[in-house]
Amino acid sequence: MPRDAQVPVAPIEADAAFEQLAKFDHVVLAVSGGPDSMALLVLAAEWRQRRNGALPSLSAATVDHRLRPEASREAGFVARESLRLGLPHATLPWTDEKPLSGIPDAARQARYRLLEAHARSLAASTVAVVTAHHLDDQAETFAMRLARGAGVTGLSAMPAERALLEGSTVRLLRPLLPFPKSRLIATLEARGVPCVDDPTNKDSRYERARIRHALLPALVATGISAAALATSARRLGDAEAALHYAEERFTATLALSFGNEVFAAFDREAFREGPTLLRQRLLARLIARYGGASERPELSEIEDLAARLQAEEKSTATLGGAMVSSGSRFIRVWREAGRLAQPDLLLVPGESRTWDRRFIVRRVPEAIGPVRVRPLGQENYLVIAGRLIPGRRPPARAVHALPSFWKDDDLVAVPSLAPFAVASEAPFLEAGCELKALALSAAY
Ligand SMILES: Nc1ncnc2c1ncn2[C@@H]1O[C@H](COP(=O)(O)OP(=O)(O)OP(=O)(O)O)[C@@H](O)[C@H]1O
Repeated sequence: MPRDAQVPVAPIEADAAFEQLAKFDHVVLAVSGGPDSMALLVLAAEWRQRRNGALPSLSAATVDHRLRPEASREAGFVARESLRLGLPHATLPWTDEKPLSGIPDAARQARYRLLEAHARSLAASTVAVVTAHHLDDQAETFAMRLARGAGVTGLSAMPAERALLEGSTVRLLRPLLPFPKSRLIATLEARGVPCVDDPTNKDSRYERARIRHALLPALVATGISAAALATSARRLGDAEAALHYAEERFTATLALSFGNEVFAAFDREAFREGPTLLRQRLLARLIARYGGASERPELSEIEDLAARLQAEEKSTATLGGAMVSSGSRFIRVWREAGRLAQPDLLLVPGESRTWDRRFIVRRVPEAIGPVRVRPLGQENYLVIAGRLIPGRRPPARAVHALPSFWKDDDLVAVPSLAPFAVASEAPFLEAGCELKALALSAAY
């Protein structure tokens, strides 16, 4: 039922939800300055006060995405409010070049990366980042995913706790998930705490804003409440956990090997024996991992590919920037060559950048002079292929899109090929060039 404007909404008082933060040494509050995260800031500060100096220590951080001119002023506002509440504050700027499309997604990924790096820099042994996601966020996400016909993964609830990034020791916590936004606003009002208004929240070009202002009110008017949507999302979260469990066991039957981020290979027959949904999930995961910055495929395309691999003995297909090649024994997946949006990148000493959304490439600060990073390409591979261990070479087409490091016209490193190289036949590794694979996942 729509909320009766006459019925006062109760502010949140001392809440048990914050007790889940007590197991950490340090907690970073992610605060944009909007009403939700300002409510998080005051509630967490009050909770800490009640603990009389017991751990965790708390601080706040604001990501300045450098997308709106007011953002740095807003970060300053959060810094002042944090100080007033006795909490240290850091502003984390997103300095990378901005993509032409998919800004909200890219901004979210950058935000989580920056928060993670900041949390790790704090030298606490257990550290968590806390966001102000609430019950209406949960319902909005569910409605957004319903609108695109999402599967179980997409419809599952945001969990109250998870790793901030896949494989990270920094945890992400969301203690405000049980509360509707109206109670967060009432909390601020009751304490007279100001907040900033984020214009992107009202901008109807952004999908979430459209759901918030059009679809959700329409659902609520027909009797489908935000709380009911959030409950379904929670139950689908349990289904997702069960599928994840099944998927791990299925994957263990496939003799899946990752060729050091060059390619993945798995047993075709074992794959064909698996249930449809698990076959689709595995393909989606591998395509996300190897497809780099290419556009993510539709779920229907993953479904079609899984069906094709089931029906045909030998086939090759490209999807989402990945090449999927099925032979009689193995199915292999690698990055499709010629798909990189930013093929040539200059790295000066001390600089690290994202490469093809799959890797972080870095020139160490002590290195002398800049390097260029570009895809290895077919011709350059032919020049160095002889230095790889015979019989262990990856499929030739799988290496063309790998990042290679160059000093002027000299190829100085292809770190991904080092494990395949004859040791005496360097240089696949150059001390000043570093490569780290990013953990990528696909949620449909
Ligand atoms: N600029 C920012 N700086 C610090 N924290 C932020 C910033 N923007 C958002 N957050 C944190 O993330 C939470 C969710 O924000 P928002 O709903 O805008 O995210 P989103 O882009 O919809 O992505 P998602 O909800 O999937 O994380 C906020 O409540 C806040 O805790």
